[in-house]
Amino acid sequence: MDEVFAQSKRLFSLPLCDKMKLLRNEKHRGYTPILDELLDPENQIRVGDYKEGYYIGIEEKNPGDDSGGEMPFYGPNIWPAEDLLPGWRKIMEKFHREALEVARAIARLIALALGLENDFFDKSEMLGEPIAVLRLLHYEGQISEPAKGIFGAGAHTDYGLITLLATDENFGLQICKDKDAKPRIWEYVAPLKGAFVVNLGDMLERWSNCVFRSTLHRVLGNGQDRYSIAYFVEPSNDCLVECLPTCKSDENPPKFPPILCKTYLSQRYKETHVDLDTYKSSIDENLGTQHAPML
Ligand SMILES: O=C(O)CCC(=O)C(=O)O
Ligand SMILES: [Fe+2]
Repeated sequence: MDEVFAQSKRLFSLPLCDKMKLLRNEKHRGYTPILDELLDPENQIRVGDYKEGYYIGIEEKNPGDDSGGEMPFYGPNIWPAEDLLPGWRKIMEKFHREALEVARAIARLIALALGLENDFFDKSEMLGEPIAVLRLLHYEGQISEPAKGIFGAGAHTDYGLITLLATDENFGLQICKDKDAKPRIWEYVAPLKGAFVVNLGDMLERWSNCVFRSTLHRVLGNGQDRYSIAYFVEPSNDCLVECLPTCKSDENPPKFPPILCKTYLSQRYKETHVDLDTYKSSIDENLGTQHAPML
């Protein structure tokens, strides 16, 4: 884990022009500049999150296999050149493989808790061939001001089954245990070295018909640089996320309609990320010398 944090710092320390050459692609792989993402439009006034990130998915099995729009979250990763960051790719790929095994073990516990066979989520359309995304994150030391709508990461729930989250020693992450409470009560989650915070995602809420509620969370910047590593675990593109048989009855019918994982995720990414075209003019004219556009 220390190694992944160290490599993450090396990446984010590169000049912006180098990072912009690694800008995320249509398949949601690669670099996301500050303000690229806006997670809580109701409370974030005009601007997005004060964080930069880097998405790494599972490497496609058959390079060049263009599954296009049918597989919006399947495709090649973007890797920094080996001479720029030697050993970087290898470390990230190792973490990816190991984190996926942790996620599968937790999914087995969730399955048992929901009255299912313990390998329920191991099926190929679920975590057998999942969309699993490692995201390195860096908060640059901007002080958050909730009253002014300025956040490291705005309040949100993650989209998938679960998220494994490792943070450095700096406070910043907050959760709200009761999403429906008004006003919301926010509590800090203390950093714990070597541990993952496990956030439950919206697909788990849908699958379980709200037996498990997804975790509402946000990040406040306190002026210090902060690094975190998120590992988002989602099923395959074509998995139909629908109420589990053990979570519904005549008195408790499904609260959500079934939805394909790719449809749901595409919708959520579109709602929360700047359109890629916004970067085109600034990159063409003057590669990487401009910041991400203000929303
Ligand atoms: O940086 C963190 O602690 C949280 C990041 C997060 O919630 C996310 O990327 O979805
Ligand atoms: Fe999150």
